[in-house]
Amino acid sequence: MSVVSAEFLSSCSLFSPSFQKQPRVFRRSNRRNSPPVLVAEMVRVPHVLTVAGSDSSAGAGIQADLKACAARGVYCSTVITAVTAQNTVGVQGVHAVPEDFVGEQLKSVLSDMPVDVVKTGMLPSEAIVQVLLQTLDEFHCQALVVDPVMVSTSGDVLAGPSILSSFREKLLPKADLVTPNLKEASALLGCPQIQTLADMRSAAKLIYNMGPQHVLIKGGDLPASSDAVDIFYDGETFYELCSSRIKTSNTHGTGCTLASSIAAELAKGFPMLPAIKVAKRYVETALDYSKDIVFGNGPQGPFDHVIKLKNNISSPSRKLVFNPDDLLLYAVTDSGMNRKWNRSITDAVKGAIEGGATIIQLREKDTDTRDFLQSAKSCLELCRSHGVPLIINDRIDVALACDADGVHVGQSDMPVSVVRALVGTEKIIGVSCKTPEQAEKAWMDSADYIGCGGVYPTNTKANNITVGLDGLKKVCLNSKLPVVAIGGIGISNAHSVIEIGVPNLKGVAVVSALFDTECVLTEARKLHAVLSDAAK
Ligand SMILES: Cc1ncc(COP(=O)(O)OP(=O)(O)O)c(N)n1
Ligand SMILES: Cc1ncsc1CCOP(=O)(O)O
Ligand SMILES: [Mg+2]
Repeated sequence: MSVVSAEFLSSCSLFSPSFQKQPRVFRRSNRRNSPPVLVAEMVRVPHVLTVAGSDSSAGAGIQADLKACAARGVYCSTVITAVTAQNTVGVQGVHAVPEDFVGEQLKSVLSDMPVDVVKTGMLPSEAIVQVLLQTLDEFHCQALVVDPVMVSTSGDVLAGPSILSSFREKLLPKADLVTPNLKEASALLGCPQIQTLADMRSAAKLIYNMGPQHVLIKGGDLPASSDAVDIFYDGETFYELCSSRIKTSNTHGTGCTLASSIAAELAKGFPMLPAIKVAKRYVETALDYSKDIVFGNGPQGPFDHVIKLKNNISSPSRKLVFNPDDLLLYAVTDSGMNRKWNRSITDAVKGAIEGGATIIQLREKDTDTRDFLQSAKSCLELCRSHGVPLIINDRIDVALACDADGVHVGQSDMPVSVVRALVGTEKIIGVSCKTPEQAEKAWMDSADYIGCGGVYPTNTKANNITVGLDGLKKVCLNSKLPVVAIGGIGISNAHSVIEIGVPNLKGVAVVSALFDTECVLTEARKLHAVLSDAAK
């Protein structure tokens, strides 16, 4: 008997109008048979349950489904139907999970967690299909995506012909979508090879007649075609979904990934055709990003579902952990000053680094975005070669695009918690604070350092209220984060700033003292000497 309340199950409705758009209040009980109790206001996240085989090389199967759902922002639970030993060369072994234990996994998940969409992959035996069908009857899922996995990309058989009749007669009639490739469509239909778009249309119609609500025939293997064309059929209309063919052999797991990405979009509440279109675009983007990645010795490698693997190759010299001592001489650029002294941003940064700047911030308030990005990339190269972190002021987009080390935001810029969600855990986030309350919030929001000022009056930032040395000291004493002082600081007063003698005041940030001068390198060198002396 189901241990889930009807009320709980009805809250899983994929097509409910309020689905997933807002936090919901829902009821649940930890105890069997006890009445549901109101626990708290909680955010329901979309949830796909994948019922598939494990791929030890992690390019396909359960592992691909998990990565795809994570990349698409959807929770994914897993019921493992088989464990395979495979790599980029082929499938070396298959160990089917006993059907009773597949049933146990299904019940564990479905009796406890609200599942929006069930997606199936490798179903290695008729008995496992049978258990799945029984469970689906019992738990009434809202949408079922069937990827009729039969043969791996390497040509190895993952589910024999014995399951074909269960697929045709029992599973497909329950499916909202079935996603065969050309070989799988032929196998389902027991017909010869599908070779043309016209064949694909006929196949889609015949498979539709087996009972699924929608059919997507994937034409990736269609011979003599420069584009990849899939045929989608909803019982009324055929849609040709075209995209340019990506020249890559890293296609292992494409089918699993597409099916689980479609399931993910359905779980978010999108209708079928938009879900397929956005999932296809995601897969194409991931394939294109991964086309030159090398994994394994076999003919078909995996691809990068998270579209991130190469970031770490391009910047091996990046420091992983922020070092507060880097705040000692914090050089902040200014486009107006560079124009005045007729120097490029890169030349300005070069002078600052060679003079001893320990961290650089690009604060380009009136530079075109494209030029800013270009300069940021060349400054990053320079900074990396000297082991100096590069921070981008205000522009999270530019920081992400050039893979800078961090960003600096003020109280009226993007909130730190949002910045953290966008830039991830490794980037440095600095935030401007004038008060202990702001400093406390910066800490709570997971910033890495505080810029406190203006300490002294300055012409560089208009209408900026000064906090003085007292305000600076107050912020430092009430901050768990390291602090850098900013505003009107130069060679004449840097010593007095550091001398306030608070351990978490780590340095000074300067604009005009370095960049509104004839020789940036000379000024940086002098300031560095003063700071090193004061820090002793
Ligand atoms: C190190 C450092 N501290 C403070 C600031 C000022 O940032 P913000 O308050 O956002 O003002 P703008 O610089 O954006 O005008 C900073 N940039 N760097
Ligand atoms: C960006 C900023 N934030 C507070 S004061 C300031 C300007 C600092 O410039 P300068 O070092 O020329 O006084
Ligand atoms: Mg700002």
